[in-house]
Amino acid sequence: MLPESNAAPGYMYDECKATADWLLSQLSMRPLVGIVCGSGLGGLADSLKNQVVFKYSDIPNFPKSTVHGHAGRLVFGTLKGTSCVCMQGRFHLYEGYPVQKITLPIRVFNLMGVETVILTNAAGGLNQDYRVGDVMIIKDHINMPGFAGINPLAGPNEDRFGVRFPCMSDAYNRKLVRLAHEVGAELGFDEFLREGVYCMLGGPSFETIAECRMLNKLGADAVGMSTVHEVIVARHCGMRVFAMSLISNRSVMDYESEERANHEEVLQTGDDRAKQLEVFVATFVSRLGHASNGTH
Ligand SMILES: O=P(O)(O)O[C@@H]1C[C@H](O)[C@@H](CO)O1
Ligand code: HPA
Repeated sequence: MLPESNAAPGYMYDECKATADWLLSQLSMRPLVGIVCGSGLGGLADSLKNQVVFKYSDIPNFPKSTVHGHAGRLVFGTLKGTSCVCMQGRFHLYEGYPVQKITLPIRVFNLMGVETVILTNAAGGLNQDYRVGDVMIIKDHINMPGFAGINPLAGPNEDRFGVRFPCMSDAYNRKLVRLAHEVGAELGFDEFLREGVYCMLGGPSFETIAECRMLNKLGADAVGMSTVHEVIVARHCGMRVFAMSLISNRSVMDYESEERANHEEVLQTGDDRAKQLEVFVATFVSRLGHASNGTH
């Protein structure tokens, strides 16, 4: 165990517990499902019923959202009778927060009783068969910052959350991947539903053409700037994970191309698919089969 002074802010158990207790003291429910909304996908949170809403700026220890398209609100409520908490906006490495701080909400989810985490993001499509507006169920990831030692679990291990060396070969729950395909087929979403590998980079600059070509050769189907650290922390503390990427733009792979990645297109694609994603997530959540409904 390293000295306590090596612990990164936003990382330790007591700080996460204080935040979870503060939230629970103001709620008459405990969430079973935690949802993280990606860029342009915050509308998912608006579909929750019986909402109780907290601004991130009012929550002890919470970082502040700084990115357009990330509202910065924690929304509690129910989706088809299942109690949920929804992050309407997430935190990214490029905002300047330590990697431990951007994942603090995931540990707070765990301490509030969340069992299943659903993560969404907007991503560039590296796979040349993908089209803008496709939704990629994430089956695996490449943690590019992790290759340089940027991992939310670096530092002293907090045994009350999980083990020092957590396995990641089962990071994305395979039963939930199958459930997502079933739900997608029932809703008639097959046409735009894909399954693939998400690669996370630090951002905020979008990728060069050479980087996109390399990532695609390495086996990545989509590239983005989030999600992976949240998944690692969620799996460390034993929550099951489902994640999906909205392909908001095609990664530029060709020097002749006039296409340019930009955040406005990312947000617009989110708007265009918003309603279908809301229906998808609500139906998916209703089929998760939690033992209780989270009321206490
Ligand atoms: O939070 P996500 O991963 O959805 O946000 C993506 C990555 C960047 O933050 C931004 C680029 O447009 O969208
Ligand atoms: N690259 C990285 N992150 C992204 C992209 C992209 O093309 N689109 C949305 N988020």
